[in-house]
Amino acid sequence: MSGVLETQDLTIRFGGHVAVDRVSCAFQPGTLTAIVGPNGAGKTTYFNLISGQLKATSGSVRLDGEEIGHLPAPLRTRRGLGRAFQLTQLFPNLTVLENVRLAVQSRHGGALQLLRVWLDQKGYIDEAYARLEAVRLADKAHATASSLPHGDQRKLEVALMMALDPKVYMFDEPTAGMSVDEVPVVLELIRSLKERRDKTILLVEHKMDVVRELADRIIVLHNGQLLADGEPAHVMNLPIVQSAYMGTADVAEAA
Ligand SMILES: Nc1ncnc2c1ncn2[C@@H]1O[C@H](COP(=O)(O)OP(=O)(O)OP(=O)(O)O)[C@@H](O)[C@H]1O
Repeated sequence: MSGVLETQDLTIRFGGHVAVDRVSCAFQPGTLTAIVGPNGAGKTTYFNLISGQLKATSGSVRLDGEEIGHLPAPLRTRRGLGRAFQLTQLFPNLTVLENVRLAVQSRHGGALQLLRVWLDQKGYIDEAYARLEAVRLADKAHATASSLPHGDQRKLEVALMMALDPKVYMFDEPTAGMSVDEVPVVLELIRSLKERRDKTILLVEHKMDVVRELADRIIVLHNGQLLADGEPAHVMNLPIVQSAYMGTADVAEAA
């Protein structure tokens, strides 16, 4: 099945500090894996290594069996790795709708077939509106992207990723900075993605209630290393995880 993502002994050093330390893990389509761990554990760095924002010191990243660790981020995106873009990486001066329309268009390709692009415009715009409606942003379709408040910018990031419809969805604290009434909208979208059963979904998340609600599997990073991996109920009850989280005991002791 397409969308299998795998890291093998993935490692990055910053000077003497090993931020991600020989992490080997495979992620399957139809599964939402939450990546948790204390602050500074290496979660975002692990994401950056997978999506190509950072280059590993050693180890590999494979998608559908092919090595992609040497590719720059945009080429990994083209292979099917989707990471919520920060608006600074996009077109902050275009409208919300135009940003999503470009994402839809890029998924359909054919940017040089001008006649087709022109004929397809309405379809692209209709789909872009639908994507905005799904995150409840349609009423701001004509606002400049950079003018959105923070919570709406995060929703736009989710809409853009949905428009690109990658094989692998990577969410990094997708509800951070959102108001309480916005959070369920985004969680519902992630849940509906899960129900499609063909997407590989990775979620870095601090909020344990969100993790419990969405995750099929949890991996725990601690000091850059993979500390635990398994079903949520099992992983969260491991003494080693409790100690890493609660600081109730020395992690080495719990191991
Ligand atoms: N570009 C960098 N240069 C040097 N050190 C870095 C760099 N990026 C990350 N680090 C270090 O790597 C470690 C892991 O950081 P990372 O942001 O991945 O942790 P995290 O688990 O995502 O934390 P948080 O939950 O607080 O977001 C930290 O000690 C951090 O200071």
